[in-house]
Amino acid sequence: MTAPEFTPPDVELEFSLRPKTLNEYIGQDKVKENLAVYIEAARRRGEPLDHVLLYGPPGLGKTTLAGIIAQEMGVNLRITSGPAIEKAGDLAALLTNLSENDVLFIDEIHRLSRAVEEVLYPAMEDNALDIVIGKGPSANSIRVDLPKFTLVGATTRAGQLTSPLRDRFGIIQRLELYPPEQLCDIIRRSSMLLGIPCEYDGAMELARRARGTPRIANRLLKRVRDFADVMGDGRISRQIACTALDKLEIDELGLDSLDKRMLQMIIKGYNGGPVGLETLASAIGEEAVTLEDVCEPYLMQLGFLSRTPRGRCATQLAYQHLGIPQEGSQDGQLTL
Ligand SMILES: Nc1ncnc2c1ncn2[C@@H]1O[C@H](COP(=O)(O)OP(=O)(O)OP(=O)(O)O)[C@@H](O)[C@H]1O
Ligand SMILES: [Mg+2]
Repeated sequence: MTAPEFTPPDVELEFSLRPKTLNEYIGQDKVKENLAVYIEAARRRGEPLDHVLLYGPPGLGKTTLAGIIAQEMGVNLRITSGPAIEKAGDLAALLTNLSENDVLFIDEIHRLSRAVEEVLYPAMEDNALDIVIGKGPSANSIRVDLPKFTLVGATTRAGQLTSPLRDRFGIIQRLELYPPEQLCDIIRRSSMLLGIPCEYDGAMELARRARGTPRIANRLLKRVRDFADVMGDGRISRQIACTALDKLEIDELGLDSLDKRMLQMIIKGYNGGPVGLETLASAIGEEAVTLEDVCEPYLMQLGFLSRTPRGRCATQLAYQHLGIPQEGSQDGQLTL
């Protein structure tokens, strides 16, 4: 992989907004409380933290938490990702270069190849690398000791992890979508760091439309700032937030045009479902993984979508929100 020649401003900004300590990290209280105990215990014993698996939808703070874990443990953080480790040797090189107690962060860990994954098993369990020399019946394997380390794995899809890999994580934590009050705190923190004047009502309006996701909240803040600068006096008030978000085609519940296309296709193209994910994805010209990772967690949380063994269905609430009358019902209301 070649290093990018410049860092796009949004990436730089995302980096600067990342909380660096558990105290700065807003929300996910259960995860934070548990991690604080595990980190404190490991520090007292002078041992590395047990391996940690973080899973949940994109943009909820997995990468951020990995950085915080390293920071709180007072060790180095090495960052890589499943698709970036092509060969078993690449991972072996990474592992042998770690210092004692370091954190190795593997993003998208469900995308590791089988061969690479097998190198991880003894590394996670026994801090060792098994190197095979030669081929066939005369092949020999020698064991090389590795420094003790903590593997932090992140994935949006824990279900795709093989069970031998999942079983080797001592700490497994799921990140949840954030309630609007916490997103509001995150937006207010970001606006302070960026020096954007932001009223409480303005922040709350953004928070309600950020689909439970800090990354989206921060992105909306930046876009709405543009509108506030050009159309107003630079302050983000509720009114400016509403105007800007309407122009961005983000509705009052945070649904964007892709969410709406997905629901409309289920309703109008497939009579409300059930329809298989792949069929649905090709009907609207999107990748199935995008629908599954990005749209579905939020639509399900809103109660707009249900997943059945036969496929996806739009719920009565979805019909109501889109203002589409439901067949077999009177004036759009389903008679129960
Ligand atoms: N709890 C939090 N408090 C404050 N800011 C947060 C929090 N969680 C995430 N963020 C912000 O959201 C942005 C996205 O977080 P992060 O990159 O850690 O998400 P992720 O779960 O790793 O996403 P992906 O699955 O796409 O890799 C960060 O820049 C950070 O500023
Ligand atoms: Mg990440």
